[in-house]
Amino acid sequence: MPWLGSAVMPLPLDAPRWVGWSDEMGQRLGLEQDDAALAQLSGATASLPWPPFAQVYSGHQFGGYTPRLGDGRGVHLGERNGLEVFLKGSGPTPYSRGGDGRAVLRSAVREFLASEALHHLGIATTRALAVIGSDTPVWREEQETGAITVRVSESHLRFGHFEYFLYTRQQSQLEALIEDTIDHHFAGVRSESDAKLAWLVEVVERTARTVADWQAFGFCHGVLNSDNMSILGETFDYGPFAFMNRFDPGYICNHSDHEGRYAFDQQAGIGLWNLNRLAITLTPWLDETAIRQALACYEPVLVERYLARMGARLGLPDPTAEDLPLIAELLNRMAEGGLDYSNTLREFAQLDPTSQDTPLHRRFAGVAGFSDWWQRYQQRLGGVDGLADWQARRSEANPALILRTHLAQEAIAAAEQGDNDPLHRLHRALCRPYDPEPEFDDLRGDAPSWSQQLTLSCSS
Ligand SMILES: Nc1ncnc2c1ncn2[C@@H]1O[C@H](COP(=O)(O)OP(=O)(O)OP(=O)(O)O)[C@@H](O)[C@H]1O
Ligand SMILES: [Mg+2]
Repeated sequence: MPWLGSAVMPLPLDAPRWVGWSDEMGQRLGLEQDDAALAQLSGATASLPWPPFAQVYSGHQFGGYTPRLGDGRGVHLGERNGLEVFLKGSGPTPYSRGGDGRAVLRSAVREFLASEALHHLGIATTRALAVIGSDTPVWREEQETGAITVRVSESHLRFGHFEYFLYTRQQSQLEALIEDTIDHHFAGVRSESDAKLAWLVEVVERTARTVADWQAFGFCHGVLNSDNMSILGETFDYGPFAFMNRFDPGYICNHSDHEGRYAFDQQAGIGLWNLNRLAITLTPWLDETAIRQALACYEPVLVERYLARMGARLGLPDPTAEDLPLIAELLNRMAEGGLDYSNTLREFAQLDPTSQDTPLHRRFAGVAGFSDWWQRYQQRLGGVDGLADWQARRSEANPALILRTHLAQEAIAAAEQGDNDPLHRLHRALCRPYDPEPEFDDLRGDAPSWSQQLTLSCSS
């Protein structure tokens, strides 16, 4: 929908070069990792098959409304094979608000790796085709180099796009945007008696499922402003995100989030808060009862999805809400013992639930209350038929590898020195997160103590 914004040409990067590339996305887009694509995606050539444009949107940032945001450091290159291609970090646009329009290599690599990591874990996310590095100097806390993440999604529409048209009182444009969104991305709701209501319900449900997945995998987004909420329910905008190491429910990954608004245990509530912001944009067409009814779908869908994920991780057959206290109690014990979230759950892939002495017991050694929990867990399971099968299913539900902050950081440090091999290797490993291939064993340990000093902020 180019009418949402303005035509903008990417500003060329100095000495652009490939840093990362996804073969899968290349194939889906019908693009080769060659010089022609590099020139087109880095702004080096103006002869693009797609006219580039930046879109306007607004949004609620940290609870307050910002009336005019927009693609301040990126442009859309239109659609290929049903997918939108977006250059993040391609220079200033009319929405840059004094910013330089750039992204640094560090943040471009993090977005690339995270999109791949979440996708291969089975979490809805925007995808990434490539990272392009350069010699262009970019100032953040210190001098870094500019880079572009080539982001790909069926749609880059955010809740903030809809908010923009509501609050600028452009109701006919807002309706056109909603109808267009339904036609292009939610065709299944078109036949419903009230398509707008059915659409809202669908967005509510998709968002609930994605947020539930974040909670189940220990993923903290960090900047859940409504302009970073995808209308497709995809994880969108990788800034100061982090996968948790030690389980800490109140974990805040964004160093600039002083109030903890986007702390790990706030994400479920914030998802609904953002959906309220979206739902308000439908008030010209839907009454309060209908809106409440749509928003009421959020919690049951989120709980159902979370139970499905955690049930699979722990091996609970047919999990119901009655299992939530059992799951919560395990998490409490984990927090108490300062245990690594992912690696502790990965123990279930080798667990013998009939034993009283397992690697899980050794992890929880000295943590009060674990034996009681184990007893309750064993009672709940009531035995296992076919241990090897049971373990294989746990192995498919508990990743052997997640994108820990320090792993990304090590790959970034090498890429900053011109060595992209660690990044390519990490990328390959993240594409098979459930496979315990020995080749990648060095990437699997709990986080080293030095990684606790790594801080993440919006400076990207
Ligand atoms: N370096 C920059 N130059 C210009 N605008 C910027 C810059 N960094 C962020 N912005 C703008 O500030 C707003 C909020 O930034 P935020 O970090 O949420 O988004 P982003 O990471 O730039 O992009 P996206 O949401 O597309 O992933 C956006 O409108 C964004 O375009
Ligand atoms: Mg953003």
